[in-house]
Amino acid sequence: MKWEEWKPFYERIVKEMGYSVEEDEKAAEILRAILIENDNYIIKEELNSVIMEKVYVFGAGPNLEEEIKGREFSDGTKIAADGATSALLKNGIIPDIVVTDLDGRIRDLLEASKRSIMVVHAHGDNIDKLPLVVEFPVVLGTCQTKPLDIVYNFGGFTDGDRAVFLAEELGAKEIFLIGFDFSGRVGKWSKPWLKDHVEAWEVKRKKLMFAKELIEWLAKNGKARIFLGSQEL
Ligand SMILES: Nc1ncnc2c1ncn2[C@@H]1O[C@H](COP(=O)(O)OP(=O)(O)OP(=O)(O)O)[C@@H](O)[C@H]1O
Ligand SMILES: Nc1nc2c(c(=O)[nH]1)N=C(CO)CN2
Ligand SMILES: [Mg+2]
Repeated sequence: MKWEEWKPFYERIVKEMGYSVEEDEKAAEILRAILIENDNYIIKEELNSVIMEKVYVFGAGPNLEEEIKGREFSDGTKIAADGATSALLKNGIIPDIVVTDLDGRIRDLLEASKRSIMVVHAHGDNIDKLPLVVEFPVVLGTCQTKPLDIVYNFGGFTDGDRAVFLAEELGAKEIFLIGFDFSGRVGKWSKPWLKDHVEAWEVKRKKLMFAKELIEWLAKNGKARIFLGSQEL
């Protein structure tokens, strides 16, 4: 997705969520500087070989564990959205790619990063966490403001829908959403401090509404076919 196409969505998100554009821009610059200094970044083209025609995107909904139990997903590329990484590792599934803004369980992100490509998102509220990327061997940087040379913006807001926009950008033909649930409950994998699935708190409810809207928009306007459970969106 081009920046001009993403900009109106971003402007609505900033207004609704009360984010600072300046802080989001500053975060992108800081991530860029860390990646260049540490030289552990990749460019978008290096991800092309990882994306198969079929892509599974794993979200941190309460249905995640049920939906992955006993399955391997070896016929497609596996992309974990942040907190979902923990459930995948626990069930012996290694994601090919992890999309994160670094607020999942850090120990699991570090464990995954030994074998997964880490797509790390910079925003105004995770600037203090960005130095962690030096611990990841292979990183693709993303932001939600105007993209920089090595810090990309493929569109999307939350880790889950950004993973779907990434798959679309890289040419996936079919994208299957696993552990996505827009009924208002948050899966326990979503945050390190959650012990069980819970009712979404106000900020999370708004984030999940944007995630749903953006995925539905992409299903209509993108090239890939997108499936939620047995339903094609
Ligand atoms: N019911 C759900 N509860 C939590 N996440 C869900 C749910 N359904 C889908 N998801 C997707 O799973 C992704 C991974 O969840 P996680 O909470 O770790 O990510 P996040 O986007 O970093 O959230 P936050 O911004 O609150 O930190 C979410 O970004 C969201 O797109
Ligand atoms: N400024 C800011 N931007 C974000 C945030 C956030 O908490 N603050 N959370 C996101 C993941 O859902 C994506 N973008
Ligand atoms: Mg996150």
